[in-house]
Amino acid sequence: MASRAETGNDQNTYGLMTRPNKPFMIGIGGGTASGKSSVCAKIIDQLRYLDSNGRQVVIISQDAFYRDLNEDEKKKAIKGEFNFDHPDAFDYKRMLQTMKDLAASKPIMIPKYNYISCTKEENGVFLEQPDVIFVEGILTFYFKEIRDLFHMKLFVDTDADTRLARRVNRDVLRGRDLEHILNQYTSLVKPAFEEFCLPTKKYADVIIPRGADNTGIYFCLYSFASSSISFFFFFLLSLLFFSSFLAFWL
Ligand SMILES: [N-]=[N+]=N[C@@H]1[C@H](O)[C@@H](CO)O[C@H]1n1ccc(=O)[nH]c1=O
Repeated sequence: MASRAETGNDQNTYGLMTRPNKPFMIGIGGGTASGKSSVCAKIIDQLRYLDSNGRQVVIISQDAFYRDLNEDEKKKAIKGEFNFDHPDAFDYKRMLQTMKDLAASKPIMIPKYNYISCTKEENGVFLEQPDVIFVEGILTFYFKEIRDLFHMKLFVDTDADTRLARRVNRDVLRGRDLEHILNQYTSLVKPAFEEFCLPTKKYADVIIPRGADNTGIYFCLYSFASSSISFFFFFLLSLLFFSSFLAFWL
């Protein structure tokens, strides 16, 4: 794959193989435990295989931008009574500024969220000019100024019962008891999904039913790629041929 064109003029070549020295930003939305992280990982894994230039591809979780809680909110959070699925739970301004810095190829530190203590660790992940950035979260597309920064928006559309089953398994591993998990889901998570997350599906360029279990994801992206050429879709197009080639030979 050709490396980025270093052109003498102030315009980069916008063909398949080159693009401005700005990251390609992809938003992944969807309900809790819908498979957002798995879809990102699956695409990144394939991209890593295809990209001989070793471009840096990173995943950022919107959870890294949960705002700091006061003492009362922390007590509610420990009891499963704080609504982490409401837009107000996020530090919107910090997330927007971080996204703008990323879009401008500025090096930034992404905090790391601790689900046990419900706090952020500032010394998280340092990113320096990644080429492709996935941002995944339940409300990735809720805030317009953030939504407008994405070059591509995917929504992972997984059945609520499947998501609940996954979430129970995941939260038990985070040390929560079943009653806490189910009460929180029915009273906070499910209503917030229907009020704040599900309506953002209309902003998606590609809707992925069943998340990472959906092997046809590349076919959906292939049909989208045929209408808008960019180096990222070129990869997915190659991925489609590569996977069908494998399917033929295996
Ligand atoms: N509770 N709750 N729901 C949110 C949301 O559904 C999901 C977002 O990734 O993470 C969950 N979440 C967030 C912070 C936290 O400390 N614990 C937690 O379970």
